[in-house]
Amino acid sequence: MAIGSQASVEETTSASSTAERLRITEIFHSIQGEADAIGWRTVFVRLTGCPLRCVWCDTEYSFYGGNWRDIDDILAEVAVHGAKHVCVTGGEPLAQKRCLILLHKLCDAGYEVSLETSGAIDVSSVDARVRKVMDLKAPDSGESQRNLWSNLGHLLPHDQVKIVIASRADYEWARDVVAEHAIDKRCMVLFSPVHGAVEPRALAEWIIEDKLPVRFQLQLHKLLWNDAPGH
Ligand SMILES: C[S@@+](CC[C@H](N)C(=O)[O-])C[C@H]1O[C@@H](n2cnc3c(N)ncnc32)[C@H](O)[C@@H]1O
Ligand SMILES: Nc1nc2[nH]cc(C(=O)O)c2c(=O)[nH]1
Ligand code: SF4
Ligand SMILES: [Mg+2]
Repeated sequence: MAIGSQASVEETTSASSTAERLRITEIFHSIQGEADAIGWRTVFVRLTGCPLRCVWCDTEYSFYGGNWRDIDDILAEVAVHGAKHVCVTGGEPLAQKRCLILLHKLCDAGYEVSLETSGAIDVSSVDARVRKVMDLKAPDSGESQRNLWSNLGHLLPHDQVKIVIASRADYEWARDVVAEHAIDKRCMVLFSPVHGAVEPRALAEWIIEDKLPVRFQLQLHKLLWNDAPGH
């Protein structure tokens, strides 16, 4: 840990062990708005920090700040809401190595656990019980060069690959990448429009026209709550 970083200040001033602590932006109870578990009442654990800067990111408030929390404390707060589903997201959750411990403990506690991850960080050590929802970043995100293609080899049938699409050019990139890597043979593939960028109906029609083996999704929480905090 770099001297003078926020983490090292926390670690030297805190009385408790840092071995099982994570920097957390928020924990909230909502309806899952994305991917295969869409619609389920879910507790979200949003980890602070991300090494990417997707131009359309809707969660820039999670890049900095947050609070250091013991993993057992996080589990206790999750339990209060009495939900079967837990979604670990961020920021980029896997940027904090101890996220792997949180995922493992959530699975041991019996939750249906999903992980939203950028696809830029190795997913090979994620607990196999976790449903990974892994992005491949399309060119208009500005972060396409960060895609870690070896991650495709670590996907399980219950995982999902998500491509967030901002333009027709992004769509064509996504269509070609799915075909080239036969991603739909590995797991479910989701195409999602960038909220406010590409017309959702246009994306839906392109998928129909090209007869793609992918699932269209809209961010349900944005339709329900228009991006309000805590949802
Ligand atoms: C905020 S990210 C956090 C997890 C991880 N960093 C990632 O990118 O997957 C959660 C999901 O929201 C998607 N997302 C972020 N901003 C979006 C936007 N403006 N429109 C549609 N999806 C968006 C991301 O692509 C990702 O699939
Ligand atoms: N309701 C709701 N569902 C979500 N699914 C993934 C989210 C995320 O930010 O990763 C998210 C979110 O922020 N809210
Ligand atoms: S990787 Fe995720 S959290 Fe990071 S900038 Fe991109 S969408 Fe936002
Ligand atoms: Mg979100």
